[in-house]
Amino acid sequence: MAAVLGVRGATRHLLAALRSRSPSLAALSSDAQLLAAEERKQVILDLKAAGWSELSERDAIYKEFSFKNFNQAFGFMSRVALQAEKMNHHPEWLNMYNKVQITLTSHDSGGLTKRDVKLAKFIEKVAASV
Ligand SMILES: C[C@H](O)[C@H](O)[C@H]1CNC2=NC(N)=NC(=O)C2=N1
Repeated sequence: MAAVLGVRGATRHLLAALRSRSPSLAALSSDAQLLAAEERKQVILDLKAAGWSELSERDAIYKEFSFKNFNQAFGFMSRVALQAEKMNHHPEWLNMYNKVQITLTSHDSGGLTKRDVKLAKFIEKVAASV
């Protein structure tokens, strides 16, 4: 297995297996840890200032992006998709013509983590450059 996956792949596989048995092991990687109260307060303030909101029904953040047309929206999504794949951290999203609605949360950890914050910051950078 390790030979096929490589060391990182094997580690990820092992962590995923552990996590599925015990949610308390969900935070074995530091940026997969749920955000602690103080850090979270500041992060949420910054994200809200950038137009993100907290979902009431679960621990996730949400923002709708509007572009000039479908081409720009899809170009934006392509760039975000490549980064998401690199990070192995994927958005929940919906595209309608020139609009892209994005929800970020860390499914493995059951809530908001640094990974969501990193991806949100990247998304902001891309949106600003479209
Ligand atoms: C098995 C795979 O590595 C995991 O399911 C990854 C993939 N992408 C992910 N994306 C997000 N947003 N949260 C996750 O917990 C997550 N986990």
